[in-house]
Amino acid sequence: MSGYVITYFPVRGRAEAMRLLLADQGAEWKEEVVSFQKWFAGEVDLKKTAVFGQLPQFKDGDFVLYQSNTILRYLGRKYDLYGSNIKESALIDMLNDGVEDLRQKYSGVVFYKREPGPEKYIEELSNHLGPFERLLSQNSKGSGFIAGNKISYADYSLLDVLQNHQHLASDCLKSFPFLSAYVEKMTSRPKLKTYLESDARKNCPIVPKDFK
Ligand SMILES: N[C@@H](CCC(=O)N[C@@H](CS)C(=O)NCC(=O)O)C(=O)O
Repeated sequence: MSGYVITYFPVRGRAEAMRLLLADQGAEWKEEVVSFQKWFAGEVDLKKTAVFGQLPQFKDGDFVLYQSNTILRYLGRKYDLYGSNIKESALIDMLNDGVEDLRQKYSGVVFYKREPGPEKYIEELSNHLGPFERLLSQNSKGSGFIAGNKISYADYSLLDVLQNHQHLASDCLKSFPFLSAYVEKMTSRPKLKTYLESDARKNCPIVPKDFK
C-alpha cells in the first residue's frame, strides 16, 4: 500500500487527472476531503500553511507537493509516463500546457462566469479542440496517445478535460472522430474503467452540488 494522500475539495477539479493516473497505474491513495464552506470561512489551517494557499495537496509519505501539474509530472517520472528522453519529455510538457490552457478556458466559463459564457463557448469549442484532434490524427493515424505511442501523464489531463467538456455539451466530440476514439480507448483501459465506474468517482461531481 502506497502512502499517497490527496487533499482536496469534494469535486473532480484539479485533483481528477492525478486520480485517473493513479487508478490506471494500479496505485491506491487516500482522500482527505475539505469542505468548501469551512475553507472559505477560514476554518481550515491548511489554507494558511499550503505553499500558495490553495489545493490540491498531494502527499507521498512525508513528501508534500502542491500545484496539480507539478504533481502530475512527479507521478509521470515515478511511473515512467514522461517520455524516454528530454525531447519527448518537452513534447509531453508542451501538450500538457495546451491542456492547461483549455482547462483554464473551461474553468473561466463554468466556474468564474467569464465571457463569452457557456453557449458561445460551446459554439466556438471546435477552435479549442481542433489542435488536439489534429495532433491525434497525425500521430500514427490515431493509434497513438497525445504524445507518441506510449501513454504519458498528459493523457490523464487531456482525458479529464475532455470529459468535463462532454459533461458541458454531451455531443461536443461528435465532429472529432480522433478525439472520440481517444476517449473510448482511454476509458476502456481496464483499471481506469474500474475507477470510472466506481461509486467514489460517480459521487464526485465536476461542479459542486450547491454551486451558483
Ligand atoms: N495552479 C494551482 C491552482 C490551484 C487552485 O486554483 N485551487 C483552487 C481549487 S481548484 C483553490 O484552492 N481554491 C481555494 C482558494 O483559492 O482559496 C494548481 O494547479 O494546483
